[in-house]
Amino acid sequence: MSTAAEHRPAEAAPILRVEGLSARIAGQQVVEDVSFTVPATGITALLGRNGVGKTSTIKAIIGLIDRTGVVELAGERIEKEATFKIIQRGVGYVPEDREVFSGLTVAENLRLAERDASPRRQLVEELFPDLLARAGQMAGTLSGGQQQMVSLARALLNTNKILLVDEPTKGLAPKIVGEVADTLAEAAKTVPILLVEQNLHVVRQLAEGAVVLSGGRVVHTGRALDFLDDAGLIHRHLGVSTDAASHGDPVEKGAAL
Ligand SMILES: Nc1ncnc2c1ncn2[C@@H]1O[C@H](COP(=O)(O)OP(=O)(O)OP(=O)(O)O)[C@@H](O)[C@H]1O
Repeated sequence: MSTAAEHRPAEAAPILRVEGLSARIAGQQVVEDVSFTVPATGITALLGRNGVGKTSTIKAIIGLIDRTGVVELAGERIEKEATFKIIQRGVGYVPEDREVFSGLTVAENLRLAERDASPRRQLVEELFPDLLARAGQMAGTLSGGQQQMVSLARALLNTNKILLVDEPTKGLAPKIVGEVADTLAEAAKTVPILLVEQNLHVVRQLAEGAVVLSGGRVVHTGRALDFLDDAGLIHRHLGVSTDAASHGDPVEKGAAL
């Protein structure tokens, strides 16, 4: 008789597996024995208060900071590889603070990001009609939300196995936060996403799974909604009240570890 495991669909295998990941910056342990998996579909949120190591975890995954531990992409070990090779394997990275080339036009920013022989220009044009209209505008003169769209579009031009997206709604007006969230929801239909996000309303809208960090360590993993609906967990790990969480207020800034 066959087992349930044999009947598990192929997509049940995680696209990313991190095991015992540790990293230090300037002598400080910023990521400590972190283990989690990211499913091959949908959005998984990486949560935690300010300074708990979310960005460092993402940077450690792609080798931007020295680390120890196992990183597996689609079942293959990648932790010994250089960052550019990890990116070439299909890890798209959308860094915090957008990092567009401000002295280049929108079109030039996008062209520079094209890695594949057949970049997915049509998808990007469908998802970002506003960018098409602004193709000749200097990226440095775009609003924060528009720059975020450029940053997301650059990652989506290539066929990736996973996107690592760091705080895409940070500093944006509420209406623009909604637009970025809607775009992420569309993007997630084409690629799984590990999303660092402080706005719990956005997490509630988008994320299926949640990995919660505190002090560089994983303190909770599970379904995002289960976490968001648990007042005790929210208070303990994010330092906000359930009221604030259910109304989508961002995680309290500057909260102590
Ligand atoms: N270049 C650096 N030099 C020294 N310390 C750093 C550096 N980068 C990060 N750190 C420290 O590492 C710890 C984790 O930072 P990290 O940016 O990963 O946290 P985070 O959870 O992403 O925070 P935030 O939500 O505020 O972006 C913090 O204590 C931070 O001060």
